[in-house]
Amino acid sequence: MNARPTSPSSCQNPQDDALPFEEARDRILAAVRPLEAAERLPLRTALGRVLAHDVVSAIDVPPYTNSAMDGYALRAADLPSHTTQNISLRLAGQSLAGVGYRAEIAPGECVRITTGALLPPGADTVVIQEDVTVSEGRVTIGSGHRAGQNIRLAGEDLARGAVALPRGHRLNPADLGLLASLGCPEIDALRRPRVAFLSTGDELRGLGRPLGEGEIHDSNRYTLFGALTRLGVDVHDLGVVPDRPDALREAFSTAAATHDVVISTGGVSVGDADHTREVLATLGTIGFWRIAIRPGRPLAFGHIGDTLFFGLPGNPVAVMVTFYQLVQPALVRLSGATPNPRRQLRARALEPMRKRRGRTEFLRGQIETGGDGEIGVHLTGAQGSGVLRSMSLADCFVILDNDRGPVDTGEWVMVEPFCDFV
Ligand SMILES: Nc1nc2c(c(=O)[nH]1)N[C@H]1C(S)=C(S)[C@@H](COP(=O)(O)OP(=O)(O)OC[C@H]3O[C@@H](n4cnc5c(N)ncnc54)[C@H](O)[C@@H]3O)O[C@H]1N2
Ligand code: MOO
Repeated sequence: MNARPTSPSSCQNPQDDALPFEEARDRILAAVRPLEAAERLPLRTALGRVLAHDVVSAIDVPPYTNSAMDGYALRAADLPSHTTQNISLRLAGQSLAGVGYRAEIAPGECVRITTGALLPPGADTVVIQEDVTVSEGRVTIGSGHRAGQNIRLAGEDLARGAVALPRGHRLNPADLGLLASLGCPEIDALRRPRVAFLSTGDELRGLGRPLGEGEIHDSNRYTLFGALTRLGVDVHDLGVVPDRPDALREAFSTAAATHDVVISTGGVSVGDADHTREVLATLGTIGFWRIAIRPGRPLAFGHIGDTLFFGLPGNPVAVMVTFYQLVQPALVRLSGATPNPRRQLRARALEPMRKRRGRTEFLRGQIETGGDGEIGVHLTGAQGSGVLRSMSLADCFVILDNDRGPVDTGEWVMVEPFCDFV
C-alpha cells in the first residue's frame, strides 16, 4: 500500500516527530545545570545580578524606634481618657532626625519630634502637629488618639539576623536600596552566563549598507542583543556566518569553547542551505529539532561539550517567540536565579483568531481593559513569522494551546503580558 502523501506545512502529520511545547520546555530545563561560581561586587554594579548567598541583616531595620510624623512625642498614658476632654502637657524639649532627646519623658511632659527622629525614652506615641495647639511652653491635645500611633518600631521592617534577600534573587533597584539600608557595601553574585549569538544566511547584510537584490538586513542579531542584554547575561555578538558547513563548524566550535550557551538563527529547516542541524550533530548532540508550536517549529536544541546550543529558526518573530518561551527560561535557570512565575490572564478575544489544532500558537496581541474592568485582547496585525512590526506593537502573547481550534470574537483566551519577561 502506498504511503499517504502529507502536506509539508501540516503540523498534524501522523509521522511528525514534533514535540509538544511543554515537553520541549521541560526537556530543555532538565538539561540545564545552574552555575555556581560567585564573585564579589560593589553594590552599584550588582543591579540585575543573582545573589550567591542569602543576605542576612546585621542590624535592625529601622535601627531605632522613631517617629513616622512631625509632631509631639508623649506617653500614651497621658492621652485624654474621655472623648471630650483635652489635656495640656509641658513641652520638655525636642528630638530632631540625627539629634535625639536623650532624657526620659516624665508623666505630663511631651517633646517636639520630627519625622525619623529617635523616640525619647518613656515616649510611645506621637500626635501630629496639626492636632495640637502650643502656647507658652504647653501643648494642648484633644481626643481621638490611639496609644502607639505614628511610631516605627526598631526592627519592624527587618529584624537583625533575618534573611533580607534569599540566594537566587535577582537584584532590582529596590533591592539595592534595601541592601544599602543594611549597610552592605558589596554582595556575592553568581557568575553571569556567557552567551554567544550569531546569524547564518548568505542573504544577510549589515546595517548602513544598501541592499542588493535578494538581500535583507540582519535583524535577529538586534532582537537577540536586546533580549539578552535585558536579561543581564554576558553577551557576545559573533556576527554573520556564511551558509557553508565548514564555516558553521568553525564558528560553532570556537563559540562553544568559550561560552556557556551558543544561539544561532537560521538554517534549521529543510532547505538546501540549512546546515545547522547536521553541523551540530557532527560537533555534539541534538536533543530534538521540531516542536509543535507556531512560530518556531524548527528549533535545534543540543550540546557541544558542556555548552548548550540553541539553533533558532531564521524567521524574526520565530526567533523572539522561541527565545522568550524556551531559551529565556533556560538562561534564568543557568544563571542560578529563582524564576518568576509568568502570569497568564484570561482575556476576551476582541476579534476572531485563526488557529490550527495540534500545535501551540503564540499570537501577538495588545491588552485592553474595558470600563467594567474586564480584560480583552486584540491582535496587533499580520501574524506571519517574519512580521516584526506586529511583535513590536504587542504587549502580550495570546497563547492558544495544542487542542484549541479557531477562536471566535468573545471567546476566552489566555494572554501572557510582556511586562513579566520582555
Ligand atoms: N519545506 C519546508 N520549508 C520550511 C519549513 C518546513 O517545515 N518545510 N519550515 C518553515 C518554518 S516554520 C520556518 S520558521 C523556517 C525556518 O527556516 P530556517 O531556520 O532554515 O531559516 P532560514 O531559511 O535561514 O530563514 C527563514 C527566513 O528568515 C529570514 N532570516 C534569516 N535570518 C535572518 C536574520 N538574521 N535577520 C532577518 N531575517 C532573517 C530569511 O531571510 C528567511 O526569510 O523555514 C520554513 N520553511
Ligand atoms: O514556525 Mo515558523 O517559525 O512559522 O516561521
